[in-house]
Amino acid sequence: MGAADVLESAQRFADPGQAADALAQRVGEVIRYAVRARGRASLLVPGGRTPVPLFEALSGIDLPWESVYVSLTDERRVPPADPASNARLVDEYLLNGQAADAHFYPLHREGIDARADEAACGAALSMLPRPFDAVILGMGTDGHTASLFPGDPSLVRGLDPDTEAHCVATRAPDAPYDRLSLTLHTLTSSRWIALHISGQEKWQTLQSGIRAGDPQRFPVLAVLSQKKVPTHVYWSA
Ligand SMILES: O=C1O[C@H](COP(=O)(O)O)[C@@H](O)[C@H](O)[C@H]1O
Repeated sequence: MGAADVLESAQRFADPGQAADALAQRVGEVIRYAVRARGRASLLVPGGRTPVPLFEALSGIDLPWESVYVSLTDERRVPPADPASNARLVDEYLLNGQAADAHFYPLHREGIDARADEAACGAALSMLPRPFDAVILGMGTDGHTASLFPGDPSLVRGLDPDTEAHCVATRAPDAPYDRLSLTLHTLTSSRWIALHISGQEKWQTLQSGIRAGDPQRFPVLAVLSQKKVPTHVYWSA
């Protein structure tokens, strides 16, 4: 399946609440299956604003959360209490209600340099069952996914299919914060991937990316066009 086919088979919803509910139900099924089959499940989630209704929906689903190991696709290198922290977002909106029993492994450690933080990020991920059972990615209107940004010199490392690195320290030319991102190789060391986006502008970004065919300009394309693991697009107006 090529990137255009992935887009063609996207699930499209009238509003963000519907997309979040449908995706939450599907992730619930994936988690239930993984726990039944292997005793534990791993879930990677994005940051930003799009996943808030998804986290709220997921946290209300009755799942064997005590067997679920959660981490992030990427993080801003800010203190955990900072409003920009993706770990804080997960803490506020996902690890509540039924989901309070999940095990959460933040990626970023304060007070260390970028290379040491890459290693800390890899160590956090090593606590999760692999391959990851469910990876949910977001996307920016510039075509970045996780924190793999166009125009960032570290994108080459992030997209290198043969890299041994789990995480890469990144810095977007036009976006705030030093960041950590899982590499493409690590994101796709998974059984199931969803791309969760909303708004016409992001839909157009996806179409432009597919037309351009260049993952260096539209890093999300690297996920959509890889053949290791199927990607499911959940979009809402
Ligand atoms: O900075 C980030 O941006 C993207 C997209 O965020 P959104 O607010 O437009 O939903 C997100 O997927 C990524 O995890 C985050 O760190």
